Amino acid sequence: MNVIETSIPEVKIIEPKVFGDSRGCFFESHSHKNFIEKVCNTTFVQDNESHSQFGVLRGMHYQLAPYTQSKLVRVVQGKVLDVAVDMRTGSPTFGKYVAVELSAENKRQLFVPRGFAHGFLTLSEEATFLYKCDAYFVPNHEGAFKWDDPTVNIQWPIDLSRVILSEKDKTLPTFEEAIAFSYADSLY
Ligand SMILES: Cc1cn([C@H]2C[C@H](O)[C@@H](COP(=O)(O)OP(=O)(O)O[C@H]3O[C@@H](C)C(=O)[C@@H](O)[C@H]3O)O2)c(=O)[nH]c1=O
Repeated sequence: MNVIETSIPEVKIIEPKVFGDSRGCFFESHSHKNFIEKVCNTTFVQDNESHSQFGVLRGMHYQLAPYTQSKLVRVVQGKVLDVAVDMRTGSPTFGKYVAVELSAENKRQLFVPRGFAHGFLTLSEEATFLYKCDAYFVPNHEGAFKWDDPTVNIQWPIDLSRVILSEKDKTLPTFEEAIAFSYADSLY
């Protein structure tokens, strides 16, 4: 696998080595050994899957301390713009974000460390999104801020009137409010 650096050093793009032949292709979608050697020394304990239609935006989410999570995310059908936002107060990249197109075609994965909020926008007619987490989901310990927060100012690439949100994601706080609520120093 190939690890590609991003503008935020702890956020990494992972490209698997793909073996193509007359039948199709094969690749290791995850190797714990390679991952801990080349990306981050952590162990994933939960796998999640979501399906979305064009325009569905899920975000910007994280889990509160002491249940913070790193995530390894990918797309197996369709295409999304995936975004990780640095919420680590004191970090040189605090408030900055990385946005990467992930698709079934490019087979790229994004590593979203603890201390980051995560979200994605579906760019294809449908998308199937898979992700690993290194801590279990704990209900009522979810943190989030609004996808169109003006401070973070994520450049989403579609007409914003077409964005489809969950009821929960329609009424989220701003980035600044989320930082204040979330005891951000203990997010990572
Ligand atoms: C995230 C999660 C949700 N659920 C339940 C809670 C709820 O009833 C239902 C749908 O949850 P949500 O609306 O929060 O799903 P969704 O909006 O897809 O939330 C996800 O968004 C992306 C961007 C992330 O980064 C994830 O960590 C997660 O926050 O599934 C679990 O049982 N386990 C889980 O790990």
